[in-house]
Amino acid sequence: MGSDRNLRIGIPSKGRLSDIAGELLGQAGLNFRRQSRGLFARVSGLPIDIIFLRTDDIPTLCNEGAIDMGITGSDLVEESAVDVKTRMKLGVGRCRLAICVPDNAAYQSAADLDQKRIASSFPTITNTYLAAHGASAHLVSLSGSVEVMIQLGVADAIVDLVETGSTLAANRLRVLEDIGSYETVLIQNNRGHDPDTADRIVRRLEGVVIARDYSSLEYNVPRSKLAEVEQITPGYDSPTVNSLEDKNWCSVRAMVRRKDIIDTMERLEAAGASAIIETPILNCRL
Ligand SMILES: Nc1ncnc2c1ncn2[C@@H]1O[C@H](COP(=O)(O)OP(=O)(O)OP(=O)(O)O)[C@@H](O)[C@H]1O
Ligand SMILES: O=P(O)(O)OC[C@H]1O[C@H](OP(=O)(O)OP(=O)(O)O)[C@H](O)[C@@H]1O
Ligand SMILES: [Mg+2]
Repeated sequence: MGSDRNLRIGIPSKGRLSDIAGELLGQAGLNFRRQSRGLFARVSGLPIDIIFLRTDDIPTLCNEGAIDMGITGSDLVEESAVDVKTRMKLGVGRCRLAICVPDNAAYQSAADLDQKRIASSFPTITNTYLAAHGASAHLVSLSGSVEVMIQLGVADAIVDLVETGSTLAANRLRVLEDIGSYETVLIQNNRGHDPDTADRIVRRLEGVVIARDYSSLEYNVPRSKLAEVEQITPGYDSPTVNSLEDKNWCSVRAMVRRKDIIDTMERLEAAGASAIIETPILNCRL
């Protein structure tokens, strides 16, 4: 490997992405133990150190070279406006960023917010969006509890993350416009420290992330119906077809997106398949 130090991966030390990141790395075979309040952990059997950091500092620290890779929100990567690569989307922590106004306010679009006050933890993204939509606003930059700012008289509108929408409802706000959709990502800087180990982590995480999204579906079907059911389960690349003792029948195995499983099983049954079995996939290499 020829590297003078271990590869450093920064992950959130607390907050909602902290457990998510630790779990993903654990499933990818990166075993480490965080001492209570420790900010650093060594990965057993691999030239990797895990550094526990504030989620919103991870893009900057990755760009600065303090860490080589990091797990954080793509919203925070965009907000920090640094030049790091997104190596992969991790399929978790999905949320959107939206301009929100009081339920009963008459605003119809972002342009109506020209010269208004907007509270947000995302001033850069907000300003860029408003400029592209013909508005210029006074930004009040805060690090949390943004939804209460209208009630406090600090702002006319807010820009904040929305997931379920329950915080908006509790504060009698509505979405005026969506700015973008975001999720948890693995980032890497352009310095190229230990690229082999970095690529190995990406491959391992890909195996885990794809496995979380897919199930394996196995079923028997008359050979005469094979072409039809292959349309229903085209698989990740293509389905695996095996012969059965009864030459008129075959057994098919294919990967199916978990969210489509029930619907797919119903369609297969209607097309003549039987013994349809779903099996979860823990990890995979494709
Ligand atoms: N409902 C949500 N609200 C906020 N962030 C979310 C949500 N769902 C996913 N995320 C992602 O989590 C990131 C916030 O992570 P962070 O580690 O700061 O967690 P937190 O629980 O918000 O911590 P804090 O208590 O410091 O606000 C966001 O930048 C976003 O990428
Ligand atoms: O649409 P929802 O499911 O309600 O989620 C969105 C809310 O969750 C986050 O706040 P967080 O809990 O991180 O508190 P904070 O404002 O202190 O960061 C975010 O800033 C929104 O307020
Ligand atoms: Mg938060």
